[in-house]
Amino acid sequence: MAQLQKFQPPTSGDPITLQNGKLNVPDHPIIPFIEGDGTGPDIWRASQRVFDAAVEKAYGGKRKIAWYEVYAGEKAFNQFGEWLPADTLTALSEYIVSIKGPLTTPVGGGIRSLNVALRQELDLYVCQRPVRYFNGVPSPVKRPELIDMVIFRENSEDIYAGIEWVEGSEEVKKLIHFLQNEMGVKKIRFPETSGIGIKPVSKEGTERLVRAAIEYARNHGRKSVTLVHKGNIMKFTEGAFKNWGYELAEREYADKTFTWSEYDRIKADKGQAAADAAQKAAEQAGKIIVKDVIADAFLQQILTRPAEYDVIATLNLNGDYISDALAAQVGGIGIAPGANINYVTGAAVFEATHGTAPKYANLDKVNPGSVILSGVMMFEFMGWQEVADNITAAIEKAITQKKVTYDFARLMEGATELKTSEFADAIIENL
Ligand SMILES: NC(=O)C1=CN([C@@H]2O[C@H](COP(=O)(O)OP(=O)(O)OC[C@H]3O[C@@H](n4cnc5c(N)ncnc54)[C@H](OP(=O)(O)O)[C@@H]3O)[C@@H](O)[C@H]2O)C=CC1
Ligand SMILES: O=C(O)CCC(=O)C(=O)O
Ligand SMILES: [Mg+2]
Repeated sequence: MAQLQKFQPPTSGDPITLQNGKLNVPDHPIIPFIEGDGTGPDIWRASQRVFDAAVEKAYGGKRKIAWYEVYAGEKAFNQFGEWLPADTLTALSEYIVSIKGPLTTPVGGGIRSLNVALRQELDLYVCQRPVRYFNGVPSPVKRPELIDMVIFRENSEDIYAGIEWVEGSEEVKKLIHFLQNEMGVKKIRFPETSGIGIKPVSKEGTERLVRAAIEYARNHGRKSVTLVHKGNIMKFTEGAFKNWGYELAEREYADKTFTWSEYDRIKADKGQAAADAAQKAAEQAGKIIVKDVIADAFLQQILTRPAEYDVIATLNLNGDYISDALAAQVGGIGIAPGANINYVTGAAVFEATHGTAPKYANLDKVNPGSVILSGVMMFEFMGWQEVADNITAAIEKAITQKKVTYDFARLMEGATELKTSEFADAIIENL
């Protein structure tokens, strides 16, 4: 382990290691956590109590997590004068599995996203966000139970990488001059007053993301992987994402998938009936259907025909929007978990889909469900399935008992509104 400068790991507990591509999880694993900004501390306190109680309940003291606080965001800045200390990156990398609360990113200036920085620095190329319905949760749609999707959002590139230059700067003038004079670009509508952002999308980045999505679909009995893109407009980035995704499926999973690209070739060659028959045969053989949809149409179809979508593979910015939209459909961002994962190194940072919700900071008010369910994903990742199952069942029970936080209570008939900490108590009682 590298020597840390600012903070040290706990003296008890053992690191999780990776052996022959498999996680080796000791009985007392050291798990780093970042508390987070805004509502982060309220949520983390509640979540940690649930995690510890669930581990104790499942293993009666044989297993226990050695929590290791590492710092990022406002707490790091206040204590160490740095937003993201190098020690934090070292600890997250060396201890492999970690969990974090949300971190604030200012709009229009100031520091760049620490959340994105963590994903980039640790090369956590998949942002995996499952979206499912919990019985009894108030939802704005008629059939929320039809939604059962897992989003695989590319997490390291796209316009989200933050490569951009501010309007009026020497850099942006230089770039616009280059684009106009050396690249023949004539379409910058207001060149004197434009900021410019760059959208890198690579074949490697796309392939590793789509591979992870197909592997997930295969290992979890899922029926389809849908590539969501805006490839009609952004042909060489989002359009290429679609093409590379299909090519990868056909090259690496030829006998395990059937793609809509194959469908189109059969249709052109032998007609629609033959293409339909080929897809049906593939479905009956248990092959995964790899299809695609343009992002705007997707956003309306998840409202009108959600049952047609299963595993979703998409680019970084699309995935961000889709995550919040789908979360809202099953009752909101208060129960929307996620994970940032590198499936090659095993490194994983679990975190909620939502942000810091600053207006609720320190009120002990918001729903800790998203971080708790991110913990469920973490326990599954670690192979502590009993803990994951117990927590999920306890959350379901609390919701059925209508013991919920403000976000659900305001839409539920006859609910008891609980504080963040009280909702954790309700889950623990139901374990
Ligand atoms: N991964 C991360 O760390 C992320 C960080 N952020 C950052 O968070 C900050 C705030 O972003 P903002 O756009 O306001 O989005 P937020 O997700 O923080 O909040 C938006 C709204 O979502 C609802 N909400 C959020 N969290 C919860 C919760 N735990 N329980 C119940 N409802 C919740 C609230 O709705 P209502 O008002 O209806 O009660 C809230 O006002 C920004 O700096 C942003 O960059 C954003 C997303 C992810
Ligand atoms: O990094 C941020 O502040 C926002 C990130 C975000 O919205 C997300 O990853 O879903
Ligand atoms: Mg987001």
